[in-house]
This record gives sequence, C-alpha cells and structure tokens, in this order.
Amino acid sequence: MSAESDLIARLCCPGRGVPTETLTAVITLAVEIAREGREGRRVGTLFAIGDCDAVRQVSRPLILDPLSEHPAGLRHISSNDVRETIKELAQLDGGFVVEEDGTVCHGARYFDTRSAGVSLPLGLGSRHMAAASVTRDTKAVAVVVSESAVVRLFHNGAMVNEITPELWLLRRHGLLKDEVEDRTVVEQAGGIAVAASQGGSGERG
Ligand SMILES: Nc1ncnc2c1ncn2[C@@H]1O[C@H](COP(=O)(O)OP(=O)(O)OP(=O)(O)O)[C@@H](O)[C@H]1O
Repeated sequence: MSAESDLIARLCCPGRGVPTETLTAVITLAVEIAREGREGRRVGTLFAIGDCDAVRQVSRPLILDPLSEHPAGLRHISSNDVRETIKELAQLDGGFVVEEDGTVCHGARYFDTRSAGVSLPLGLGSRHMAAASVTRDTKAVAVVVSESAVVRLFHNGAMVNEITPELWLLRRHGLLKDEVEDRTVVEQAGGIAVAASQGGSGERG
C-alpha cells in the first residue's frame, strides 16, 4: 500500500464516515483543478467532506447557492457534468461541502474560522486556516487546492498531507518509482509530524 493510500485509508476510518472512494474522487478533482486552473489562471478552493449537518452549522453561503437546489442525483462527484461545474465554480470565493456518499451539496460557502487549537505550518493563508478550523469543529475531512498548485489534506484541525499533483497522477498510473522522494505528513498520537519519506514506504508515527 502506498503512503497516500495508507493515509486515505486512515482518514476514512469508520468513526469519521468518509468512504475511501469519496475522498479519492475529491482529491483527484482537486489535483485536476490545481493542474488545469481556469482560463489561464491558477485557481484555489476548499472541499469539506462529511459531517455535513455540522459543517453547515459552521459555514454560510456567500451567494445564492449554485448547487443546493438541483436534484441530489445530478450532483454526484463522479459525474463529468458535476466535475466541470465544480471547476467553473471553484473560481468563486469560498468552498464546497460534499456528503459522505459523494453528493456535492453546497458551493461558494464561507467557513467560520477560529485559529485556536489548530495546527498550521507558517506561510499558509486564510483558506488553509479555514480548512483546519472546520476539521477541528466537525468530523469533516478537508481538501484544499492552493493557488500555488499544491493540494493539502486536513483533519482534526491539522494538515496531514501535502500532495504534489504531478506525483499523485504518476502514482495513480503506476508510473512513480518507489525511490522518488515525496513529502508526507505522518499522523502521530495527539498530533502530526512532517517527514520527507520515500514514496510508497514512508515512516509511520
Ligand atoms: N473562511 C474561508 N472560507 C472559505 N473560503 C475562504 C475562507 N478564507 C479565505 N477563503 C478563500 O481563500 C481565498 C484565498 O485566501 P488566502 O490567499 O488568504 O488563502 P491561502 O490559504 O493563502 O490560499 P492560496 O494558497 O490558494 O493563496 C480567498 O479569496 C477566499 O476565496
């Protein structure tokens, strides 16, 4: 099992309720947004996945919601139409809320943010702080696309992985050799540690 699929499996533990397929689909979409941008510009956005009732309590719409009124059956993340719609909407301020089953329920959502009790590397801005905050206040897992074209995963109020889109795609297509170095964040009891690890065989806390 690779370092990333190992981490995804742990983030998708039964207590959290986010299935592996949903988290993998969101990360893959996030990687596409990071790589493609939109109309020649870099795009960043945020996905909060799971525990949607609690996430709604700590967030609010920034505009009339572009997604929520459509039938749930038309809003699944596996649909090409939905993925292209999300890529378009990702240009707006705010982020998306995704149900455990992969139904995208809200877009352009602002997440209430408090910095107390979150763990964030210096240099990251308010979008990442919002992701850390929503995962501290709920059981959601958050995926951030940075305008710097990096994808970061958060849970329990902390960043747990930093994904380089090209490495993710190479690994998914089986083209990444094990010795290629990757930057992996390793969960430890009560916190996290950042480690430079060998792809597919990272150290474990
Ligand atoms: N609390 C929030 N909830 C949802 N979206 C937010 C929130 N705070 C900021 N954002 C979004 O993040 C955008 C970028 O903000 P900022 O540059 O401070 O974040 P950042 O963490 O540095 O992200 P990036 O790496 O993409 O620049 C804002 O324009 C806004 O769309």
